[in-house]
Amino acid sequence: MQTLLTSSQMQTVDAYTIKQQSISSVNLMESAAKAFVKAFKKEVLDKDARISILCGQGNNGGDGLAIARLLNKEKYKNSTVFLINFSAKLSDDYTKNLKRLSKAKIPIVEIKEPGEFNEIKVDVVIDAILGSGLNKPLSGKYTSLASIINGLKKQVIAVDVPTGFNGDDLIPENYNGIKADVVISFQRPKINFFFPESVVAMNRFKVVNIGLDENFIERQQSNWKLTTRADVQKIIRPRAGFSHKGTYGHALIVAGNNTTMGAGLLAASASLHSGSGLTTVCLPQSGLIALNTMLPEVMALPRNEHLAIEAFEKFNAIAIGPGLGFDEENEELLEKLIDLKKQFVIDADGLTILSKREDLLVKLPAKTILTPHMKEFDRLFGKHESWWQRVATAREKAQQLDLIIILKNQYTFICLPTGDVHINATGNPAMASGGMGDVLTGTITAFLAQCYSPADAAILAVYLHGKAGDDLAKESFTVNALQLALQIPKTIKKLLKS
Ligand SMILES: NC(=O)C1=CN([C@@H]2O[C@H](COP(=O)(O)OP(=O)(O)OC[C@H]3O[C@@H](n4cnc5c(N)ncnc54)[C@H](O)[C@@H]3O)[C@@H](O)[C@H]2O)[C@@H](O)CC1
Repeated sequence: MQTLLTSSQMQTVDAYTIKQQSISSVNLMESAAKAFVKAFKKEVLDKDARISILCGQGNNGGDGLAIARLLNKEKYKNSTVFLINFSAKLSDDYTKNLKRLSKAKIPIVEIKEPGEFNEIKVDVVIDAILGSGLNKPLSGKYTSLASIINGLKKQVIAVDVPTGFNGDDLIPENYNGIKADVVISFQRPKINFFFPESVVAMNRFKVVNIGLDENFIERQQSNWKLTTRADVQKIIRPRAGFSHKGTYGHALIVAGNNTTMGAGLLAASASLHSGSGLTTVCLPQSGLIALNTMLPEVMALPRNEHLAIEAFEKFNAIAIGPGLGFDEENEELLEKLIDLKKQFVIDADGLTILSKREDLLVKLPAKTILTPHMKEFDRLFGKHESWWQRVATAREKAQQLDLIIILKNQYTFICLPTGDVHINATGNPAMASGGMGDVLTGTITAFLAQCYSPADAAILAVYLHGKAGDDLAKESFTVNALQLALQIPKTIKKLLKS
């Protein structure tokens, strides 16, 4: 896991690195500027581009000055530095870098009023005005300048964070800072980059390593974790010699209805392809032909009012919800299943039933996994005005009710009973189509059946689901749910090889 830190924690890491590695702060700034320039070269290929480097007077501005000098060395010949002198306070490393810059032949223009930037002819803006040192909302001249820059409609590349963007607190609806096309951030992404509201401040971000002390970062107290490829490689267990279908558990998917049978079939396909030794689907009689035709490996447990609860006892893990319907019969079934105290995944209509029956929420077995998207989550736990609030509630509920809540979005938040939030960054817009959630549910259930811990099953399945989509999207404009289920074993194989 990569531990994600707040801005003030990152300052502690900067200070620690400077002390422990006997590196001066100005040299750390140089290393940050070099890392930025390396990434910048991939963003701006045209060496003749007119580049305006806007530098504030703190260390973010200091980075900007060092970047200007290094870009000049890299033969970006049309750069101009704009000193945004709206305050009187200069950081030491800013002053040192201004001195170093004076030796390079780069035009330097002092801006005292935002309007002075109005007439500038520019192709690319580098935003190094304010970085992670932001300690209050933008106002006055900074807001006017941000609005002028946003109005230029040119490529904007921000250093570390866009000016005015708070990396670790609620992003206000009336955000008035700079909107960057890309943010090149140092060492770790800011926590807020993963929240949908960050779209007002950036289109995408890249993270570059600047040599901060990794061990020290990982020792910091933080509930925010980013799942990495290496984590997933550590979790996945290769198939063992002499193993057989009984080794890998028996998953049950309780899903599907006359008009939504596909949801059950997709979840079953995902369970099968994610490695459960046996998969059974509990679906209505009307789905049997489709199941037997499409998935001959999967068994059926026909669902009707005469089905005894004892029939569910032999399964290692049970998913309930995809395309199920939420009538009284299904409500009763969910209630009875909960009493079996199995390892559960509850999705889709299962979540809708829970939102009507709060009494069942508190009866869920420990570490039950819920997989809501935003609407399902708000139906369950009340309306939320922001994602920051929503994730806070998910954290609280996961701890209070001893649940694992997978809050699905472009970046999915996995909230554990420990209070930790694991953010997943795999996945892409080619996957935006129906049935994807059903596949995720099937994959989680397969890992539970294989006796992965519920937390590992959740982290692994969410990562693989997105990664399989990324693998497919390399060659396809859209990715559908069935393709995704079939891709999962290939993606696992690739991860185990590398
Ligand atoms: N050694 C370090 O600390 C390193 C810092 N780095 C850079 O330093 C940045 C942080 O630098 P600083 O801490 O100097 O802060 P900034 O350069 O982000 O901001 C400068 C000053 O602006 C003032 N300010 C805050 N909010 C304001 C507002 N709304 N309106 C007007 N003024 C405001 C604050 O007093 C702050 O100290 C990072 O984002 C990164 O770019 C990098 O060079 C890596 C190493």
